[in-house]
Amino acid sequence: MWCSRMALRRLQRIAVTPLNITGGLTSNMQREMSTLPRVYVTRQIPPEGLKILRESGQVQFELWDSDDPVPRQELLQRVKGVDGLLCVLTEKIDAELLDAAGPNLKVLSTMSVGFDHLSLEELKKRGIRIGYTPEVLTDAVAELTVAVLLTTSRRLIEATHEAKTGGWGTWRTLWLCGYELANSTVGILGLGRIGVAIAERLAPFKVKKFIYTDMEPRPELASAINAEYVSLDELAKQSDFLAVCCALTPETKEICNKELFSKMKNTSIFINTSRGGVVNQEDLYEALSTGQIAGAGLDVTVPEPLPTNHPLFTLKNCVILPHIASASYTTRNAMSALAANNLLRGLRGEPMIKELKL
Ligand SMILES: O=CC(=O)O
Repeated sequence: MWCSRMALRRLQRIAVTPLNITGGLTSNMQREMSTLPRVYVTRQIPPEGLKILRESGQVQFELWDSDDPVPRQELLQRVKGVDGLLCVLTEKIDAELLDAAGPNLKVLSTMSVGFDHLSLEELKKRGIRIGYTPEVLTDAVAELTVAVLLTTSRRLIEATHEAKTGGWGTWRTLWLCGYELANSTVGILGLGRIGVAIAERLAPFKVKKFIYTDMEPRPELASAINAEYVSLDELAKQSDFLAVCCALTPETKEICNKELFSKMKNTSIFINTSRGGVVNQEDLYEALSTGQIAGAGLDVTVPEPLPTNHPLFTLKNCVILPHIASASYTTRNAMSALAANNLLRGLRGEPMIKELKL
């Protein structure tokens, strides 16, 4: 092989720029590069994943070298003729984008466990394989869910605000009281790996009972946490803490609405670390502002970012985080590595490590 592996790596490094600079290459080097599958990476992903792509010697990739999303028009241009695409959850992968990419595109790898940004129907129609990143983020998401649950139920944001701004007059008997996990019933809407991991972390807080609902009972997962299958109605009625862990699909869109909130206890805490679209936010605002439920902790909203003048931000009993559930260095690097490996395997025509089967 005329072009050594080292030279190829040098070329791949050079290609890593939104400007796609390839100056200084001999024509032979350029020819060698041009036989490799072309990949577009829509964001500056954590270093592990980039290292895997660079060192593979198997792809020529171009990167949107920024921490902010690539503008849509730029993306539509850049994907033209690519064989593979590595994206994050802010990119809408729909018919328009797939048409712009054209028929070479055979592999899509998303650095996310969620896939509501992908038009599965369009991908299936075109025979494009999909990689995603479940499991590697389970621990981080479960930890954050416990953190936001306790922050909301024990009113930590309100408390630090009072302490800092002079509201801390004296010790008072019922001031800033919240709700405790001991002896409580915790409900999980959508029991998967993340729901189980949350329950495992909450059990040592002396939770009395775990209940869950899903499309159907999931006895293998439920037995690990001794959780009882109930209807959505019962979940709403019995839960002292209700954690939403389901994927956003047409079936779960706005499943948390007026009807659900109206069945919840006025001492209940609602937690969502899945997708904002599973909640009707107007109904949630109503439930929180009228005292129908005690509090809500949200890591996800519609839209993201939620405008700073959104009514939910005016409520003391609503804790809102900017979609950070998987945001630990370890997890984001693991997601990036898995996304890169899924992509490379897909391009080689091998089974991906985590492939979404359509
Ligand atoms: O929300 C995060 C993800 O889908 O990975």
